[in-house]
Amino acid sequence: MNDVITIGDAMITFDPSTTGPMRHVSSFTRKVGGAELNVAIGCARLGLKTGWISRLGKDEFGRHIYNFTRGEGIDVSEVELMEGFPTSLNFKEIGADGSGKTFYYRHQSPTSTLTAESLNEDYFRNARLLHITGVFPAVSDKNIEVIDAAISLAEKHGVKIALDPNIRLKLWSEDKARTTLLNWMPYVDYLLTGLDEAELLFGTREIGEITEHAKKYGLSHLFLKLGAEGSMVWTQGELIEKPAEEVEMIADTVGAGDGFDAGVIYGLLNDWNSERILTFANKIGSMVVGVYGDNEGLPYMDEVLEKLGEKTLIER
Ligand SMILES: O=C(O)C(=O)C[C@H](O)[C@H](O)COP(=O)(O)O
Repeated sequence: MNDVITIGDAMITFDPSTTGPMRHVSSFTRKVGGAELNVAIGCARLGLKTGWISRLGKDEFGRHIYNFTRGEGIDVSEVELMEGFPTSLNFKEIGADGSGKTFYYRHQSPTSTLTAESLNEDYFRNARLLHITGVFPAVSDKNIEVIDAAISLAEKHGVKIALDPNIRLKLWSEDKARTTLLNWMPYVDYLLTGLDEAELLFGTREIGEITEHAKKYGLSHLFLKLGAEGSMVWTQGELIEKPAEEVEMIADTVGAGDGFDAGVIYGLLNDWNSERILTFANKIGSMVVGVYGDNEGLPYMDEVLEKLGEKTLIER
């Protein structure tokens, strides 16, 4: 039984050795990234049983991601290495302020070999929550059918669905993103979105209007990620807001949203109240930005509790 399952395209992520335009960066560090996999890593480090459905290239990079993922304690029984499809790559540019740009090489993604028929129904029957994002369906048109099928299986087996729009306009158009994600919205229980993405989906940045859409689609919870402004949750007609947690240092902001998602998922699966979920998830986001790499900064439970002042760790 897994608490959380997710479906995604992972990449070897090359982190630059220096900040500034990538054209001037001459050395990179090989890391692992991918929106859905980052969330899976975050959930696993917090202690949730987590499974990842994917396809990787049958190549050295694919083997590295497979072993790395397994090393994080994530179930990889639904991951296969495919001959003839190179593992996806992502070169990152990091600004002096920690902001990130991505340069993807993922048009022949091994996940384009994942079919709706290959989804294992038992994997859904034995899960509590399915996490999906807008990245995987943007990588290949066929991946949209895979998510359609995953949503049907989740619905059939009473598995909650969390959606992070994670809209990557390098991978698909605004129209395609909007149509695809709104088609899934009636099945979504928890929407975890930034304000720009909410505007792209619902045509407004006005919180009151966004929550009207949440009501219309029957969402149980709408989480709004507001970066330095903190976050909000709308649930059962009530809007709760929490300021951002203090950030000790900003190294690399990429991955903070995924860290927030992992914190929210943990809280929801443990029936925490909204205030606690926001504080916890904000704290995780604030910790992720202090470390270079998309998922290196995702904390273990003890580390979050320590930063929240709820636990003392003996360091030496
Ligand atoms: O899979 C992709 O397309 C990526 O770009 C990988 C990134 O690590 C995450 O998507 C980070 O997303 P944020 O947490 O919103 O910064």
